[in-house]
Amino acid sequence: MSEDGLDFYVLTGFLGSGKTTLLRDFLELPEAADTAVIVNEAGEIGLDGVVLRESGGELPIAELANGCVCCQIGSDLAFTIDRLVMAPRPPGAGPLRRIILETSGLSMPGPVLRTLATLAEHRMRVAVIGTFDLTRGSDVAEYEEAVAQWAAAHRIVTTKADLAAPATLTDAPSRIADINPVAEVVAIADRTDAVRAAFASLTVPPRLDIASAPGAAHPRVVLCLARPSGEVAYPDLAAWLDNVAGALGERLLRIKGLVQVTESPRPLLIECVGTTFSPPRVLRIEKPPFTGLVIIARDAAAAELAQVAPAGLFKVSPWKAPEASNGTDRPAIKAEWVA
Ligand SMILES: Nc1nc2c(ncn2[C@@H]2O[C@H](COP(=O)(O)OP(=O)(O)OP(=O)(O)O)[C@@H](O)[C@H]2O)c(=O)[nH]1
Repeated sequence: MSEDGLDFYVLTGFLGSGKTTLLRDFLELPEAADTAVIVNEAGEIGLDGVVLRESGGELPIAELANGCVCCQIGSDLAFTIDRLVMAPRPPGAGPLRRIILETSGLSMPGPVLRTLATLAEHRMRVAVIGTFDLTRGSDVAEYEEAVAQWAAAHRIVTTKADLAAPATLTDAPSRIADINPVAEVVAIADRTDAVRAAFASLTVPPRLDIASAPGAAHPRVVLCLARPSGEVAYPDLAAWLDNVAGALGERLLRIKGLVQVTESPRPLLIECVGTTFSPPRVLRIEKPPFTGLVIIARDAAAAELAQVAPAGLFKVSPWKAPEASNGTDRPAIKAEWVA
């Protein structure tokens, strides 16, 4: 395993949105040499594994074919990851640097992330990469799975640019922001550049772009902004997040944001996908231009979140762009992880 730990990408996206093709194109690049792939197809015939073997050459490719990765095979996934990480590398090969799990088009990302959270010993940096099919756009938002996949994504990559009008690609970031304003968007016409950006290393400090106000989000998906009412002590923050997860349960799709707590001069990055929280991380920046949490949920309302205990810790309102944004020049918080 790499001294720096492994990047683990959960490649998600709706049925037929271009996941296998994106992965296949990546595996043909020289930088994919130190990659292992896990493919999951719910009740299918292992076709993706066959397609990827064509491109992946000697790369380790494991198939999880006995059910949907999100519902049935948590322990199989953990076992497969253990096996890939522990396997001796072929003579002359570098250390394993990344594992890509291609999930089935109907997988919900939350349970997968919960399984990954049990594998802390592998020191994996985990990110969800979602595909956004430009030929269908947000039309598939009527499917609960598609919305959950986009909401969970740390990075959303547009696909099928060659089949779509150029304006579709240009508009994609704002359409994606309607559903997930905290995801990094890869909307690049050049296919090779797009493929590289899709699987760019997770050691690069994450961008916390706060997109301009979304337009017509999916009617059942609510975006809220929780701003601290005053000073926030860490135990209160932890209790509040716990209670949000408890109150919303499966309706909670994503939380991402920065909170300044009294115990630290630097802000904490807070993130969850579904009700699975990543450990809060202290960032290097001291004065972030924006603090607050973006909450994406289904069938919920700001008023419901406003009642979460400790009451009054956050002011919760329907999402609108933070004051620092003028709509064209987005405030990019360049964050660096504290080791
Ligand atoms: N022209 C073009 N076709 C694409 C592109 N990406 C995917 N396709 C086609 O779209 C169809 C579905 O692509 P896949 O990559 O199999 O999609 P998927 O998300 O893996 O599909 P599932 O595994 O069924 O969920 C295939 O016929 C691909 O050839 C693209 O960038 N350009």
